[in-house]
Amino acid sequence: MRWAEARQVAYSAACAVLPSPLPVSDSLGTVLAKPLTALISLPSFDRSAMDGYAVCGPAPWFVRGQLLAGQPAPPPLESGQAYEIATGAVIPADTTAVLPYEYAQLCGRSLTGPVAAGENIRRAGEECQRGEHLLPAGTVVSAQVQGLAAAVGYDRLWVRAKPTVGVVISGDEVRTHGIPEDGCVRDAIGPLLPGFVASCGGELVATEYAADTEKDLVRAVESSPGQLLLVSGSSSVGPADQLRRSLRSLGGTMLIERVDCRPGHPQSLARLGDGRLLVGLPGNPLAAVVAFLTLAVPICAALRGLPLPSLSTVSAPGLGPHGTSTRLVPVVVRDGVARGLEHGGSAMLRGLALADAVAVVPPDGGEVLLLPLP
Ligand SMILES: Nc1nc2c(c(=O)[nH]1)N[C@H]1C(S)=C(S)[C@@H](COP(=O)(O)OP(=O)(O)OC[C@H]3O[C@@H](n4cnc5c(N)ncnc54)[C@H](O)[C@@H]3O)O[C@H]1N2
Ligand code: MOO
Repeated sequence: MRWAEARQVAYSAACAVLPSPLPVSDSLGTVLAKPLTALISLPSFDRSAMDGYAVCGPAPWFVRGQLLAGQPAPPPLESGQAYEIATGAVIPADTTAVLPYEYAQLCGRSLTGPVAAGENIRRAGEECQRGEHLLPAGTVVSAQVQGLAAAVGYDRLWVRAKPTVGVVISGDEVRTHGIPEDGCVRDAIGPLLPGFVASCGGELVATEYAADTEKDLVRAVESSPGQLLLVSGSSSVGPADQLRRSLRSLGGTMLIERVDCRPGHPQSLARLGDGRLLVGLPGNPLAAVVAFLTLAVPICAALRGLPLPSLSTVSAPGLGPHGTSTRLVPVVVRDGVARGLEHGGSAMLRGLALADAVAVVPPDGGEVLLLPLP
């Protein structure tokens, strides 16, 4: 399947996770399932913007008492009266302005100073009115959205939770610690996936290691708790490559057999008998990243109820087309020009580790796109 089509097919294969109510404090990275509507006006009462004196009418004023933030509304002021007032305290009715300490002259309880009507008063509803729509459904909940939601009165938000992702790393030769013995390799895919998954709004919930047997791969996949499964290695056609064989036992159907791109052509997408999607990541680490960017990123977007991420174009005069396949090349982008990096082979991460993005070069030339990296 052509690269651009594969991306679209992966996106269309996933349905958005159902909305649920989550505490505001747990909702970072989730997606609003309903518009964020203000439960209160902001501010919800007229309040002081400065520490100083709330005054009424022209100077001089007699200071009646003190108002602190958190206290209930005081009785109205009368002309010639003032309250000492803290920032954030309720402004008494009929206040002309707040005179900051810096401009106040106090002699006993008699106060004078320059004021202009309305100065240093934050009016109720200045930022938003109760019932006003502040953010549309589909907004990704950032830290600042969490703050705003709390400010307008929310304890919980109706959101689409982060899709959960389960990882299975296959390969008898794969080692998770230390210096690998002869013939073995250190797992480079398990350690990079949490960051990639987080960057597209997923939550990696389990990483399981599987031996190169059909039985063990099936066991690892079946026991993985993710809504989306990523299985590395075993994607090719060698004697130890069990993924395609295992699909039968898993009741799976292939949606994408392979993708016409270099590297990463053995990547695949299947739907398991239980309805979950499984992305087959080739064992070569750059090819695994390419497969993640091609198939898993669109799936995560769909699971979150977001549009397929649009990709920017870039000038890349040095990146020639492959001829028959889409090329994916780790690049640095300087002054709007993408330049390919050395060590961008499918088994390598050295180039990718220096890259700003992965460039997508169509088979026959044409516009080069950029896949962002975490
Ligand atoms: N006859 C063919 N052979 C191969 C083809 C092909 O089209 N016909 N495609 C090649 C390409 S391209 C790739 S990519 C690989 C994909 O192979 P698998 O997904 O089955 O992966 P493995 O064979 O298990 O491993 C490939 C390579 O990567 C190393 N590896 C595996 N897992 C990890 C890991 N977690 N961290 C680091 N390195 C890993 C593994 O040791 C191998 O060296 O197939 C080609 N063959
Ligand atoms: O997908 Mo393999 O991409 O070239 O090493």
